[in-house]
Order: sequence, then C-alpha cells, then structure tokens
Amino acid sequence: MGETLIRTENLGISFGAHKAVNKVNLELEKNVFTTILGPNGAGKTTLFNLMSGLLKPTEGKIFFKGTDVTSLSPIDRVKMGMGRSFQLTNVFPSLTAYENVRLSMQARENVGYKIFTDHRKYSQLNEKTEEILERVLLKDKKDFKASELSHGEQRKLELGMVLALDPEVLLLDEPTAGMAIEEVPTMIDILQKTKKQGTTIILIEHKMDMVKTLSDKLIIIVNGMKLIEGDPEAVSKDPEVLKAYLGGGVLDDINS
Ligand SMILES: Nc1ncnc2c1ncn2[C@@H]1O[C@H](COP(=O)(O)OP(=O)(O)OP(=O)(O)O)[C@@H](O)[C@H]1O
Repeated sequence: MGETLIRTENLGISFGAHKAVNKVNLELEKNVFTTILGPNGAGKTTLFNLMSGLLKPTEGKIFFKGTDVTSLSPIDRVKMGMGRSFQLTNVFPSLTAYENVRLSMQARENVGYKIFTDHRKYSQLNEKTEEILERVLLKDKKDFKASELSHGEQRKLELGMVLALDPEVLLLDEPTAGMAIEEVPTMIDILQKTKKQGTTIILIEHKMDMVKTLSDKLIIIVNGMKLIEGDPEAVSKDPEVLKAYLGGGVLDDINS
C-alpha cells in the first residue's frame, strides 16, 4: 500500500436528524485515482465539503499525511496541499483566462502586487501560468475574458486555477457537469495528464465512461455510509452494489 494522503476516521455530519455522512472511514492513497460513486443525495459532496474544511464534522476526524486537520480552515488545508475546485464561483468573469490562473498562483505564493517589482519572480509566475493554461488546453484562449469562454472552457479554467495552487491531492466534484458531451474526452485527457504529472485525484463522477477510463479504485457511498471500496471491476460486479445502488443497470458500461 502506498502513502496515505487523506484518512478519515468515523467521519460524520448530521443536518438535524439526517445523517448525511455517517461514520465514514477512508484511506486515500497517493497516486491512486479514486472515484466516489453513489446515488443522488448519498452524501458525496458533503464528504468533500468535510474533507476540504467547508463543513465541520459532528463526529470523527480527518488527517492529511498523518496530521489531524479536522479543525483547520479550508485555506490552511489548501496550503498543506489539499486542492479542491469550488465550482465556477471562483472564476472572475471580467478577467482573462490568463489573469484568473495567475491570480490563483499568486494567492498560493502568498504574494501581492509587490511581485511586479521582482522581475525574476514575475517571469517565473508568467511561465508557470502559460504552462498551466497549456495543461488545461486553454492556451489559445488565454486573452479571452472568462465570461467569453464556453461553459466547458470555464470548467477547464476552474481546474487550471486549482492546479495553479499546486495541490498534492485534488478533490474534483463532477468536473464535466454541464459540459457538452463532445468536450468530455478533453477533460478525461487533462485528468490523465494531471495524474501522470503526480497529482493524486479524488473524483466524484456519474459519467461511467469517464469513471471506467480514469479510476484505479472505486468507493461506493450509499445513505451517507461507505458500502464498499476496491478495484473498479470487482466493485462494479459486487451483488450488494448492484442491489443497493445500481438496480437500474447503471454500471453496465463499466462491465462491458
Ligand atoms: N447544508 C445542508 N443542510 C441540510 N442538508 C444538507 C446540506 N448539505 C447537504 N444536505 C443533505 O445531505 C444529503 C447529501 O447531500 P450531498 O449533496 O452530499 O449528496 P451527493 O451524493 O453529492 O448527491 P448528488 O450526486 O446529487 O450531488 C442530501 O440529503 C442533502 O439534502
């Protein structure tokens, strides 16, 4: 087993009487592309919100590389290397794609506008910004305002902004939601390259072709609890999974 990056211990949160996440124990390993699957309302996004610090658990703990981060803010967790995309709310519509990525990188480097007086640092940031725009296939759109980009391109920009934070582990909640179907393969391509470059990705995704192509491991969440985890083929054929979650044959694609 490789190095554990994120570990949760009896992690849970209740909203009133409803246990949205219920005593979840996970070990998310470095370089293992893990996809979290489960029916609508199963608690997947809530689990991400707990891991990234947007929500405080009502029980249990979260560790990042052995350090208890349960009481740390989202920003502190980002600084430690836990990246999370925050949907499109983080994209500044009136700034260009280039400016959006560079701003995110400046936030990571903890530098303000005084950067512009340090020419070496300035050109390093510019180079890295270009490199990230290339990784998310937006190099030719770098001078377009974010508001002028298609929805799919904005999702790629959002990913670029998280990559600019140089995360060791990246929590991605349905990165292709709302994307035109023909744009999905380019997102798969970007995520495969991101993995190759050493970023560990934890994905929430419903699109089975994507899950099948990318995942080393599946974790199935049902009613806030972990039902099963393991190798994608074995998990997708597990009778419990088929019964509890996939009665409608949702996993047929992954088994074909
Ligand atoms: N802030 C909140 N207050 C009250 N209930 C909430 C809150 N956030 C989530 N829930 C509830 O917790 C449950 C889990 O929601 P969550 O969004 O995590 O599910 P999900 O598995 O991500 O679903 P989907 O696949 O539809 O995105 C749902 O019943 C939801 O209504």
